[in-house]
Amino acid sequence: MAFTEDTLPSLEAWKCFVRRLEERYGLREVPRASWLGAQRPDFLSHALQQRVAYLLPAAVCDDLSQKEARFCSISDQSSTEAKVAVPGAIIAAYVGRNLQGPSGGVHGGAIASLLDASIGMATNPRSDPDGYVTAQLVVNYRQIVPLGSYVLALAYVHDREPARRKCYGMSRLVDAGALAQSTDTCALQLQRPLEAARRDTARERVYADATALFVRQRHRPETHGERSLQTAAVNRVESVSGFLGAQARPWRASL
Ligand SMILES: CCCCCCCC(=O)SCCNC(=O)CCNC(=O)[C@H](O)C(C)(C)COP(=O)(O)OP(=O)(O)OC[C@H]1O[C@@H](n2cnc3c(N)ncnc32)[C@H](O)[C@@H]1OP(=O)(O)O
Repeated sequence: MAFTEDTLPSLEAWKCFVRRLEERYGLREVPRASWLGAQRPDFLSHALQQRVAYLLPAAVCDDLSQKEARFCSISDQSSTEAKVAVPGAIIAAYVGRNLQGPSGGVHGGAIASLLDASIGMATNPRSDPDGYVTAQLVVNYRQIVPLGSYVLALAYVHDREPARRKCYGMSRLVDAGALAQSTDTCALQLQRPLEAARRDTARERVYADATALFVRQRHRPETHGERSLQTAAVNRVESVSGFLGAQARPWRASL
């Protein structure tokens, strides 16, 4: 999909989405951004005001150099805080018919991927996006996720053993209801544990939950300079939207 103004979410749509998240999950408790990546500079100022640490619309870009340029232009602004660990994350996504598993329901592999990706984002700080990898993922499938749903994966890190390179996280996949219907697939990294991820609320339908063990890699396939950090951040969000087939759904700009 080409990366054009038409495929970008409008700033108003993002404001609306973040406001709804704040209302539902008390994100106003989240401190100022540690790092933020976005496709347009106007997202940056808004998200910093909103104290959201990481806000990435999953618009798909054709051209790597174009992507890098966009990320370079904004990532420096919070580099001093970039080393802060990120203990919470939210992924908002649309799961469509291309993910069919049981009749009328979403495939369990796609559900596991979303849960895994959200815990991975909560586990890995911006400064080291590939540091921790999934060693173990245990998924409880509680209800069929209807095809064509909007879902939220709410993740947090509950235990970290730096000396032993281990990190434990959890995530819940809940029905987003009306909350995410005006956004494309997106991910937010948070600086504090997401309280809402720890508990069920009566307002939410919980489709699945997962616990995971992430282990810090001893040997990396490559050394990450700033350039590849940015590339990794872009690729990561694209991988989420890619495995969800998000490009198959036209962006809805109306609120
Ligand atoms: C959208 C993107 C979001 C970003 C997140 C991406 C998440 C992913 O999808 S990652 C991709 C899937 N995962 C992988 O490919 C990982 C492949 N596996 C590996 O690389 C290695 O096995 C790795 C790094 C996990 C562990 O290897 P290694 O460094 O040799 O571990 P090792 O030293 O033996 O063990 C370290 C500790 O972890 C424990 N451990 C390792 N693997 C496991 C496991 N599978 N189950 C339980 N415990 C384990 C060990 O028991 C040990 O514990 P302790 O310190 O208490 O003795």
